[in-house]
Amino acid sequence: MNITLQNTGKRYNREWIFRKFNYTFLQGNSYAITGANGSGKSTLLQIIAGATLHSEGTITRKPAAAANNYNEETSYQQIAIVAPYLDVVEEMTAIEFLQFHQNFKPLVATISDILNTVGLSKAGHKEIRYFSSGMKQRLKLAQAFFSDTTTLLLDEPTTNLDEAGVAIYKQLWQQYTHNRLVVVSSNDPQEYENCTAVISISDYK
Ligand SMILES: Nc1ncnc2c1ncn2[C@@H]1O[C@H](COP(=O)(O)OP(=O)(O)OP(=O)(O)O)[C@@H](O)[C@H]1O
Repeated sequence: MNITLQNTGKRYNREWIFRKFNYTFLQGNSYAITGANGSGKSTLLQIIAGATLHSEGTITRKPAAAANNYNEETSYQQIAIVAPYLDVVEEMTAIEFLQFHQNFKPLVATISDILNTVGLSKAGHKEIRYFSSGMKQRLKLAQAFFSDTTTLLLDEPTTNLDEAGVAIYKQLWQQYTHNRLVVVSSNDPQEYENCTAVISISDYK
């Protein structure tokens, strides 16, 4: 999917978070959105995802290749997102959670392979409420990277990860970002070291 923002701005109450954001995000490329704490990176990512409404300007999402059955409503099925504010279902086990997720977005590997890849094979039958914060983050990454979507949005993707978790993140990036649109909101260079473009939100104030 290609996503274009034209003169897009976001205001909370009287405060403009950013304005006149003009950019086209193209499938097959990866982009980092950087900026100080509170500068609006997460807000911009949520607007790109369609989870938050913008206050001015436009945003359009179009398939990268001609698609017969495309419409704006189904475009959300083409977006997978990882973000600290998006919660997993605590009452489910990891396996149940991935099975549940699969009803909305197909996964590109078996659940057992997915859990194995992110180092959670022994925790498949454990309820997520008993997961550590790093285990939860690994599950969130798994759910997004393994979703069969054209678009992958990552907000602070290595939050709570240990060294091995960061290595898994980099491996997922190598294997599962090919020909997708990837947008990372981050202040940590190792989270976006492979991005083809770096956008500073402070340029749109
Ligand atoms: N729902 C909301 N209502 C009012 N203000 C909000 C809301 N969400 C975010 N903000 C404000 O918008 C600004 C940008 O927040 P945002 O979370 O997008 O920043 P960020 O760059 O992702 O920060 P960080 O690096 O700390 O994660 C902040 O000033 C924040 O207080």
